[in-house]
Amino acid sequence: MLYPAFIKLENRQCLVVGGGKVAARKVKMLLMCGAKVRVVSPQVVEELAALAAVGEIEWVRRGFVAGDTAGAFLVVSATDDREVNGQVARECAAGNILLNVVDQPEFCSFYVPSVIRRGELTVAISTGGKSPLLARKLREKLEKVFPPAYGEFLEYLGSLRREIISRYPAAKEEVLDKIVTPEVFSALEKNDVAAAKELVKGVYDRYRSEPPDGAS
Ligand SMILES: C[C@@]1(CC(=O)O)c2cc3[nH]c(cc4nc(cc5[nH]c(cc(n2)[C@H]1CCC(=O)O)[C@@](C)(CC(=O)O)[C@@H]5CCC(=O)O)C(CC(=O)O)=C4CCC(=O)O)c(CCC(=O)O)c3CC(=O)O
Ligand SMILES: NC(=O)C1=CN([C@@H]2O[C@H](COP(=O)(O)OP(=O)(O)OC[C@H]3O[C@@H](n4cnc5c(N)ncnc54)[C@H](O)[C@@H]3O)[C@@H](O)[C@H]2O)C=CC1
Repeated sequence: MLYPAFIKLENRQCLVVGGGKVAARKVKMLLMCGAKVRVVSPQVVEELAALAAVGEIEWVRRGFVAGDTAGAFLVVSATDDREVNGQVARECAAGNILLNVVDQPEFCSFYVPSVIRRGELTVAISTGGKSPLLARKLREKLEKVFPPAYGEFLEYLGSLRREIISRYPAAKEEVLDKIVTPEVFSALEKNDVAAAKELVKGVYDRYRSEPPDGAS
């Protein structure tokens, strides 16, 4: 069974071997996460060339050579060459470096999931490599269940949570449990962030005006 984890890549050195369309997809996700990206590939697609031209990524314009994984926290091998993938895999295994090989799951120490982002809310789907297409189709379905309103709502709930924890340390779980009601979810599903916040505020205001004994 795969261990699900959300990895912090801010300012971490990441290496992508290969520069085709699959490499480009992985590079964009790494950049979104704040990673420093180096691409080693004799050729790259237009999108990656443009990112290299403006200094968003470093492009080393040649094939992979021994030692290229040195200093990398995480590596993606996205070439169409099994020899190269094997060489990258051996280096990463020896150096304990996290590795994703896009067409050889047996070499991967992690898989990239299909992802929905709504601000800090992340919904990630994996099929354990059985069907990436099913992962994508499920994402497309779930995008309707999680409209953009979730991003702003989560910001609001996050700051309210900090307030509740400091004001009602003895009853924080009880209060937190009460404030997200089924009506809040209905409002969010209609992408109505104002209504969702109003509902939460209403429940919290009622609690503040009549806290049960021993709540604070
Ligand atoms: C193991 C894994 C390794 C990894 O890449 O991490 C892997 C492996 C392989 N993918 C293949 C094919 C396709 N992959 C996609 C799409 C995605 N693939 C992604 C992840 C993963 N793909 C990991 C497992 C994830 C899991 O656990 O489910 C997603 C979720 C994330 C991302 O890549 O960013 C992204 C969807 C993003 C989105 O839109 O939400 C599509 C559809 C499309 O392109 O739209 C197809 C064609 C249809 C099909 O084959 O199903 C092939 C055969 C290659 C060939 O035969 O040529 C292999 C190799 C093999 O299976 O042996
Ligand atoms: N995991 C996934 O989500 C998916 C994986 N795939 C698989 O991913 C692989 C890559 O797909 P594409 O990007 O479409 O292929 P592509 O052929 O467009 O790209 C391959 C890249 O590897 C580079 N390359 C070749 N030899 C190299 C070397 N020695 N060192 C460094 N770079 C080298 C090439 O210059 C090229 O940029 C394919 O094998 C494909 O079957 C395909 C679809 C989805």
